Amino acid sequence: MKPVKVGLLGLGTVGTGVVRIVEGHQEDLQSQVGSPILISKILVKDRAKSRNVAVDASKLTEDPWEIVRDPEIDVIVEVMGGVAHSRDVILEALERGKHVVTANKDLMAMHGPEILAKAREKGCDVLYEASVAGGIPIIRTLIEGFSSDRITKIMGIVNGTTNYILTKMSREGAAYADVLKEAQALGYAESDPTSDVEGLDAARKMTILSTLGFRANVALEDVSAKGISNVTQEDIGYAKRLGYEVKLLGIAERQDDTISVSVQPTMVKTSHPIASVNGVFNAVYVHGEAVGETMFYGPGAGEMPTATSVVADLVAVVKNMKLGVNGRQAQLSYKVMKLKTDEQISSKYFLLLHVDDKAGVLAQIAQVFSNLDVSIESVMQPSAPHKSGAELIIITHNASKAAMNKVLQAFEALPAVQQIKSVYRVEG
Ligand SMILES: NC(=O)C1=CN([C@@H]2O[C@H](COP(=O)(O)OP(=O)(O)OC[C@H]3O[C@@H](n4cnc5c(N)ncnc54)[C@H](OP(=O)(O)O)[C@@H]3O)[C@@H](O)[C@H]2O)C=CC1
Ligand SMILES: N[C@@H](CC=O)C(=O)O
Ligand code: NA
Repeated sequence: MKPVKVGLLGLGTVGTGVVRIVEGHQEDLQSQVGSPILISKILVKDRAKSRNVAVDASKLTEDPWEIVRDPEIDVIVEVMGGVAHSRDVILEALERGKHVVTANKDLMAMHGPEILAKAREKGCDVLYEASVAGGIPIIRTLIEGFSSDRITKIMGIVNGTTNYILTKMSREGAAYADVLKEAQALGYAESDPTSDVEGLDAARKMTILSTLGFRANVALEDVSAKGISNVTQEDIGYAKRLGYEVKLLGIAERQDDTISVSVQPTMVKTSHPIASVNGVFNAVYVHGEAVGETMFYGPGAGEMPTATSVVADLVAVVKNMKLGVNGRQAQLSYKVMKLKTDEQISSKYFLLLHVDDKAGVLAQIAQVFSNLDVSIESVMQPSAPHKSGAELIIITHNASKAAMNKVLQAFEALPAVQQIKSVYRVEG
């Protein structure tokens, strides 16, 4: 039986897992696709580097074009990362009729439409299950499982590194910088972990999920992103006292033909299932008009979980090759949806304020909320006041983002408010 030949671009965390699964599960894979799957060439930056998996050194190359232009290679698996270079390589591979599997969310969030259009033109598959929530088959689920429904909300913990950090900060009181180093050593973080901790990686994933879930043209620029670098132990402590967990949440909402997509540290009620997603685990909560509430859970990063999705995509490509139906999976048309204005985006908020500890301050603060028509759900003044005044924790009822911004502006100008320490969106 003629083997299906694969060119693997990258032999780092994910690439190593791909080699292990393709070799270790070869018999199972063959029984599904009817022929051997052979990784015939592997692209690396540095051939001399020692590897975590045994590979035949003659397969290694530092020249991507040697792989992409090899007529024997049927499928390219891109797990090297980066955007401009990967885009060029993938477009050339598609031009030459090769199918593509990629784990690259940066690329798919920024150039997905261009790459998928080229794939359609050439009758090729481009599958990217590993790009969002590493080991969870969420892309398939959105495309196929919910094709019959109209999704109104997608809420996700879609970055393993930050969930790992927040979990360790919350459970062990660990220091942010130390846990980040651990996440890097475990292979969870991006090569530049700024994209993890500043919410950009999650924003890219939410671009992909909301595009597929809402069947809409969502651009990365449409997604507002705030990361976890300002989350403090104090915030996490207060969240726990009030029955919340701090999570980096991607939230995409749709009403008719308007949408909003954002990523921000959020206080999630402990009774919500997503609040108990810890460590490197990810979860994607999906609400559909017909189905109601659903949630998908699993490891979000790391060698073997991510490689599981990559190789499952590879199997899907090879099955399509056998059936002669490659290039048929792509969505035919996307709706143009408007972004919600700040007046249309609504949620509850948590505020931690440092204020003067004297008579009448609470009344002034309440007056600001009242003037801007934001209703308060609860107020707490923790028993241990800070040195130069009092701490005040306020949780609002649902309020528009626009009204909340005005409240914050009013507090900036109010002498009795010494500092707005923290502001969080509240869910659940
Ligand atoms: N790690 C994870 O948990 C997840 C990662 N991803 C995505 O998968 C991709 C790979 O991630 P990961 O495996 O962690 O990354 P690594 O940094 O561990 O590995 C990257 C690999 O690609 C090679 N490489 C990178 N750039 C080039 C280049 N310009 N030319 C030739 N070879 C190159 C490197 O070569 P060398 O080894 O010689 O340096 C290395 O083998 C990224 O897009 C990432 O976002 C997606 C989901 C989860
Ligand atoms: N750095 C990413 C890797 C998977 O996409 C994460 O931590 O989730
Ligand atoms: Na996935």
